[in-house]
Amino acid sequence: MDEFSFINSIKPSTYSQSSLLKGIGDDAAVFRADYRDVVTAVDTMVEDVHFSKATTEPYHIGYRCLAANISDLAAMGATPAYYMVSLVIPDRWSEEALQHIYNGMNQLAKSYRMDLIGGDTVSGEQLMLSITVFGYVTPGKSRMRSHARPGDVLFATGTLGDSRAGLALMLEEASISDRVAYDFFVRRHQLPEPRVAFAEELNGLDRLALNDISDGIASEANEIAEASQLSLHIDIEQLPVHPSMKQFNHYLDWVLNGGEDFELLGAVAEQDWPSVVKAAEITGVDVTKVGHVTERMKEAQVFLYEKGTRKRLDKSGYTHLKSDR
Ligand SMILES: Nc1ncnc2c1ncn2[C@@H]1O[C@H](COP(=O)(O)OP(=O)(O)O)[C@@H](O)[C@H]1O
Ligand SMILES: Cc1ncc(C[n+]2csc(CCOP(=O)(O)OP(=O)(O)O)c2C)c(N)n1
Ligand SMILES: [Mg+2]
Ligand SMILES: [Mg+2]
Ligand SMILES: [Mg+2]
Repeated sequence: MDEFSFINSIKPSTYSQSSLLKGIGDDAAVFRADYRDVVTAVDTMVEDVHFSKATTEPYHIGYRCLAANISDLAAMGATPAYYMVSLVIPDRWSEEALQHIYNGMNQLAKSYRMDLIGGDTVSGEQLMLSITVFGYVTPGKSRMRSHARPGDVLFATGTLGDSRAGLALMLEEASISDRVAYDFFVRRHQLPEPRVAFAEELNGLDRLALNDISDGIASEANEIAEASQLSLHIDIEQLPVHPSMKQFNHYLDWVLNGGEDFELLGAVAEQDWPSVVKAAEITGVDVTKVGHVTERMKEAQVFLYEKGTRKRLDKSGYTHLKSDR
C-alpha cells in the first residue's frame, strides 16, 4: 500500500463537528471558531521512548498518544473537537499494525466526538506518532498554570504513580501477586482516561489553575508555582494512591515523579473547593486535597511535608533533553 492509498484508508467517511468546513483532502483543514477561544496542543510519541513492543500494542500507541493530547485540552478546560496526525513509519511496520494504531485513536475520538481533519505520512527509521489537537473553551475560561492565588486549595484527580507501576510490571522491574491490581496498573498505563468531563464541569468557576500530570506531580506542581510566581505546599500523606501501590519499593518516587497518569493538578479558591468536589462526584472522578498555595517564599517553589518536616520538591520527573549535553 502506498502513501495515498494509506491516507484513503484512514480518511473518515463522516464528521461529527458542525464547525468543520474542510477536513482531509486539501492543502489544509478549515474550521470556524465563532465566538469561542481555540485551544491547541501537540504531543509526540517515539518508539522506545514512550512505548516499546514489550509494553504497548499498536492499538495502545494510537490510544495513548491521542489521550495525552486530549489531556492537555482537559488541562485548559477545553472541549476537544479536532485532531491531526503526523506519522513516521518504518518499513517493518505492517499495514495491519498501522490500522490498529488508527483503531486506538478512533475509539477515543469517537467518545469525544473528535474529527480527524488531516496529517502527514512519511517513511523513516523509527515509528513516531505526533498528534495536534484543537478544542474550544468559553472566552476567558482557559485554565492557565498562572491562575493560582495565595490561599488556594491544591487538588489532584485520580491516583498517582499508577502508569509507572504498570510500566514496571510489564517490563518485569516489579511484580505483584494480586491479578486484579496487576490489570489495574497495566490498564492505567495503556488506556489512560483524560479528565475532560471533570474540567468541563468546572466551567462555571471564574478562576482555576490546571495542569495535567504527564511528567510527574513534582514537575507539574513546579510549573504552576513558576507560572503563578507562588509557593505550593504538598502534604505527602494526602497524595492519592491506589491501595496496592504501597507494596512496591520506591513507590513514593513513582507517585511524585512517575508521570503519564494524565490526572489533573489544580489550584482553586477555598470557597470554590465544594464545587470541585461536586464536579468530581457528577463526573465519577476521585478528587483529593493535596495541599495549599501561599505567597512566594524567596523563590517560586514547591515544598513537600512529611510528618512535620519540610523539604523542597524539585522538578525531577521525566525530562527529554538532559542538561549535561
Ligand atoms: N519544540 C518546541 N517548539 C515550540 N514550542 C514548544 C516546543 N516544545 C514544547 N513547546 C511548548 O512548551 C510548552 C511546554 O511543553 P510541554 O512541557 O511539552 O507541555 P506538556 O507537558 O503540557 O505537554 C508548551 O507551550 C509547548 O507548546
Ligand atoms: C518504554 C517506555 N519507557 C519509559 C516510559 C516513561 N515515559 C516516557 S516519556 C514520559 C514523560 C511524558 O512524556 P512527554 O513527552 O514529556 O510528554 P509531555 O510532558 O510533553 O506531555 C514518561 C514517564 C514509557 N512510557 N515507555
Ligand atoms: Mg508536551
Ligand atoms: Mg500538559
Ligand atoms: Mg514532558
